[in-house]
Amino acid sequence: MTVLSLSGFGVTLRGRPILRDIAFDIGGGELVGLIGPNGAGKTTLMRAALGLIGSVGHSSLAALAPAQRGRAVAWLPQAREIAWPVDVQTVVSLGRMPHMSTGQRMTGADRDAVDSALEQMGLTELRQRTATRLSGGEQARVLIARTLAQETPLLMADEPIAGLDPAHQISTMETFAELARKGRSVFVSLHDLGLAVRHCTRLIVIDRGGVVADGPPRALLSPDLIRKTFGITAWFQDTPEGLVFQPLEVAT
Ligand SMILES: Nc1ncnc2c1ncn2[C@@H]1O[C@H](COP(=O)(O)OP(=O)(O)OP(=O)(O)O)[C@@H](O)[C@H]1O
Repeated sequence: MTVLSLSGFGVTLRGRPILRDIAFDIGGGELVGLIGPNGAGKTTLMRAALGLIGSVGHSSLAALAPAQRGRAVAWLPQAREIAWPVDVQTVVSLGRMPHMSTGQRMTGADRDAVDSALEQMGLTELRQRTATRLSGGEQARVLIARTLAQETPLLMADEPIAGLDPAHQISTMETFAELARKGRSVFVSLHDLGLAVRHCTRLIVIDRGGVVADGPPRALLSPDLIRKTFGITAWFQDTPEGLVFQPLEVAT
């Protein structure tokens, strides 16, 4: 099952071409990391694919009516501020809205989805705390939990692990990997190449508005690609613990 299909896709902002000739499909069971340097176009790609900003070409998600889109994709934007002083479980419950009709109360299935999302993000003990009084990293986990509660075929998140401590970065990537193993799909932009390489089933590398590489991390990583795209040298090796990637120096 294809959960996102882009073809001939491009974005121009204020007369400047930002993305061009983007074409790829994301299928069921994939954990796809979108990587690339600052300004490459990662956020623009995700927002345009969702239909939040204008584009040319085809995006299967942008083509959906808003109500359908809310059941097709859960979106975690880069901005993480929670504006409402309500408890954590109420924020996470908002993820169920696309599944409810106006005025409808939460069903047992909705409550189960919320409980499961809270548990997956280690928030069960914080569920009655006021969300705005949590730390930045805790608030980020609440918003990830809200997207999990939405139980959509695709979860799309812009730098979801930025600002999380190492344990929560790893457990969040493991949660995404587990979703993918169960057949759902996750599309995340990441700056931590070590975690991207370790957990993603596939990486899409963008640079200056175009896709420069797309494939499984093992097949795709090369010193040349890392140097050309990110301007760094790195050490990477297949180990009994999996693929390990360590950035080393800024390339000269
Ligand atoms: N509203 C806008 N108007 C004009 N240019 C924009 C606008 N938003 C983004 N851009 C430009 O589009 C390019 C891509 O930005 P984008 O935020 O998509 O990059 P990114 O890969 O997500 O970067 P980062 O890793 O820094 O978050 C940048 O050159 C940016 O300056």
